[in-house]
Amino acid sequence: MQGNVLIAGLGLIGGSIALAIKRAHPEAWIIGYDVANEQLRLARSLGVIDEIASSLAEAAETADLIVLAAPVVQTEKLLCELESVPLKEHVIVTDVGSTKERIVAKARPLLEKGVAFIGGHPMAGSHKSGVAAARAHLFENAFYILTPTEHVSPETVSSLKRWLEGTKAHFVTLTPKEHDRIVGVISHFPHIIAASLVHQAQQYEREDELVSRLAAGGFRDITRIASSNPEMWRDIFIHNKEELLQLFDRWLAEMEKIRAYVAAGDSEQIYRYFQEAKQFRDGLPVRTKGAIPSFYDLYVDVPDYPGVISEITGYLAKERISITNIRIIETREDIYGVLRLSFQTEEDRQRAKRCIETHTNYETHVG
Ligand SMILES: NC(=O)C1=CN([C@@H]2O[C@H](COP(=O)(O)OP(=O)(O)OC[C@H]3O[C@@H](n4cnc5c(N)ncnc54)[C@H](O)[C@@H]3O)[C@@H](O)[C@H]2O)C=CC1
Ligand SMILES: O=C(O)C(=O)Cc1ccc(O)cc1
Repeated sequence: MQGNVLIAGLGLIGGSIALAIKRAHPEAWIIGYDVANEQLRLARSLGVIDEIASSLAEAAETADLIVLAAPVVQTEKLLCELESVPLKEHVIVTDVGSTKERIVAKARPLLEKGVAFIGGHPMAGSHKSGVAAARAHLFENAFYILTPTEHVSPETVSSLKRWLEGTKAHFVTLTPKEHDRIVGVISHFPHIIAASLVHQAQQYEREDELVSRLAAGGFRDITRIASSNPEMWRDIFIHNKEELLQLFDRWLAEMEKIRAYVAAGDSEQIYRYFQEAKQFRDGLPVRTKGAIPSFYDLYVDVPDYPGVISEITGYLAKERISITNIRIIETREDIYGVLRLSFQTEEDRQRAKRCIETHTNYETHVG
């Protein structure tokens, strides 16, 4: 697609969206705006943007697509600023913020003026920030939530999806409220748990400095997201307050329940608690990442020891099952990794599944 794209907020997500748009639409002209000049200069020198905006208003006037990619409280301010800008008649405005209700509410004056605003949230990222960490493939195979209102036509939503097709994400439509409830559970609240575990370790560290030295393994993994950008997470907690307060209450009740089992030494209930959690966790779909398409992929939970790949490829070779790609895609816990094996046909995938299940006790999943 041709046209001017303005990205306001050129960090990890804004930069990755810019790269993904350029990948699918090399003829698009990408203009960057940010309050941080060094991010803009870096974005320009890395080729993430074609031009640095002299001001938000000036760049917005010429844009066919505007992507707001600042922390969510700043996104509200940007939406207010856009209200007084004479935008192009067919411009599409979207955002990438982790919350949706407050942002979509803030976009109402624009919507009522006939500007097509569509809330968006690519459900992938990392604990890193800044444009230097931006990647075109960041959102591949991830869900990309859109929260269009009744003001916006289905054709305009399709047009936004076409602009964003280089993300290779899967678009899902939700209401802003549904979005904030679900994302509160699976993304926002886990961040507070990770941060609270780190605070707890820090307090124990004051009593015994061995704590942080011994925290090097599993503790680092389960608290990785506590290294995320504090400004971004502060804003998310300001925005999604109501859902998060409910989650705090339910979490405290959950802790009381498991605490009581532990206090009573109730081994049956403690076992069941872990077993039910394992069952649900093991049944969660695995998300694939990276540039390789996910057709006929088989995922194998494998112990993390040298030689495990040759063990598996050996069994498959004996049965003459050809693999088109093999990759460790994720280290799940301390000792397990997920191996992704790609096949050319569904038949090969099913044969491989049976073969691995016959020769090993590793768990396999098809998606
Ligand atoms: N980091 C992640 O994994 C994900 C983040 N998000 C959302 O994406 C948005 C951006 O997050 P990141 O790219 O991770 O943050 P980041 O810190 O890498 O980049 C944010 C950029 O916005 C700029 N900025 C701040 N206020 C601004 C303003 N008023 N006008 C213009 N630019 C402004 C900052 O200078 C910075 O360059 C946030 O709303 C966040 O909730 C969504 C999905 C994943
Ligand atoms: O680093 C991680 O695993 C994340 O959780 C990334 C992330 C952060 C914020 C979002 O709204 C969506 C994804």
